[in-house]
Amino acid sequence: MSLLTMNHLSFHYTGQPNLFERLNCSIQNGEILTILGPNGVGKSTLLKCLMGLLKPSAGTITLEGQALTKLSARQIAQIVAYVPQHVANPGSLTVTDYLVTSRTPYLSFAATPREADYQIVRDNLAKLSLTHLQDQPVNTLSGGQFQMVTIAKALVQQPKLIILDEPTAALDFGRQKQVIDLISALAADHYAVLHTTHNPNHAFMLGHKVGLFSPDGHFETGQADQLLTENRLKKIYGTDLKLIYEATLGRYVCELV
Ligand SMILES: Nc1ncnc2c1ncn2[C@@H]1O[C@H](COP(=O)(O)OP(=O)(O)OP(=O)(O)O)[C@@H](O)[C@H]1O
Repeated sequence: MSLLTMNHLSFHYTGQPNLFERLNCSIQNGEILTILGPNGVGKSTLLKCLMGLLKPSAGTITLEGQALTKLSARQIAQIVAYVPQHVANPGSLTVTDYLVTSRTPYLSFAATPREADYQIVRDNLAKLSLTHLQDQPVNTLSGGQFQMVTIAKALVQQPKLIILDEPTAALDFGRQKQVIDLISALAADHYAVLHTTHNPNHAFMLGHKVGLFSPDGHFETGQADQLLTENRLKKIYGTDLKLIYEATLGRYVCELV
């Protein structure tokens, strides 16, 4: 059974044409789904549908075989963690206090976090090399530091599926590599990871499944090496580019020309 299944999914904003139509896709434990497509095509909208934040105009979404609409927010939060593209900065909370709020789906009503919850926070800060920020107020972090902290917050939730909307958008080269490596490590650890990116190289680096939006909203899935051809990428992004096989890396590299 797939962890997450999208079946004939369509969506349009009120008074607007469909952004996507009859979209089918699934993701299993241990799998990475990289979603690529031009600006404004509907990637973030699809992710919001998967989180139950927007209601599809047609089709169904199932989580572990159960209709998303039948699950409570708490049940969904125990399976899926979502990091949106724009996360509201929570103000003067410390990084530790901000992260421990992700333990809420596991706490009974009005209970305070336990030592074990703080340990999960410390473990995940260490995993992302963020321990030095643990006592810093979140509203004093740089854009890139805050983006890393939002990813740590998703891990603290201990979900089975992590959905990340452009997780590398604000990150320097080194941190981008760290996040791509983290996504690989999470998949090796049997998490499912669904993420969006504007960099086709991320899909080649990860080497898993890709979901590709065309400018007209058409959605195709396939393995990175097979789906992401030079012609397809040129059409998707409306620009000239080259795919070069880099033997030392053992993968394709996409370069703008
Ligand atoms: N609340 C809304 N009401 C109406 N239209 C919206 C709303 N939110 C987004 N849109 C429109 O829906 C389309 C898809 O937006 P979405 O944010 O899903 O695109 P995206 O593929 O994630 O884009 P980007 O790569 O630029 O982040 C865009 O044309 C956007 O202007």
